Amino acid sequence: MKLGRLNHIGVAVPDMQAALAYYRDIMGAQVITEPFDLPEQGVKVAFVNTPDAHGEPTGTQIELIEPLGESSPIAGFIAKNPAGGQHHLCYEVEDIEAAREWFTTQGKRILGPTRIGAHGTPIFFLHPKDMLGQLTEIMETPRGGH
Ligand SMILES: CC[C@H](C(=O)O)C(=O)SCCNC(=O)CCNC(=O)[C@H](O)C(C)(C)COP(=O)(O)OP(=O)(O)OC[C@H]1O[C@@H](n2cnc3c(N)ncnc32)[C@H](O)[C@@H]1OP(=O)(O)O
Ligand SMILES: [Co+2]
Repeated sequence: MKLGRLNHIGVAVPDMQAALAYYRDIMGAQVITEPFDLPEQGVKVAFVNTPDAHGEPTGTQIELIEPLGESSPIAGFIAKNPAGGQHHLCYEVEDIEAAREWFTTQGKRILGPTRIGAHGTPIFFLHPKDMLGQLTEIMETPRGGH
């Protein structure tokens, strides 16, 4: 399997607007994608980006996720961590099916089916207990950039 770049760090938040204000006003990050709902994934999502020394956007993306709906997969996380917190890491791969095959042969538990993620490409998740305690998302690299 050919591992690509770290695409984003997922941060679970109880209040999306307060989190955007924090990243924009306290941290000087740029909101590159305003909040949008992913009902099929049970989350509201927004992306912020940390600029380089010249103020230009870099590829370092933070994905803010807020629970959406009663059955959100992050409702339990927020219940345990009411202030929110670092939730997952997302790595890019060239071929999502080859990656699924690889992790399966390595005995890593895959959480649910491959589905379309926030970047519009196929993703799947690996159980944190099999991944050094980190919930890990694998996403296929968007064609033509990130
Ligand atoms: C897809 C759109 C977007 C994108 O980038 O494209 C996203 O990334 S959306 C992200 C939200 N979606 C998901 O996270 C889907 C995958 N997640 C799951 O299936 C669940 O969250 C799961 C199974 C990882 C945890 O579910 P839940 O919290 O309900 O179960 P438990 O409380 O029983 O947890 C089991 C065990 O794992 C520990 N845990 C839970 N969440 C995390 C985490 N984020 N990082 C590390 N560890 C985690 C939890 O503490 C339990 O450990 P234990 O020692 O047994 O207490
Ligand atoms: Co993600």
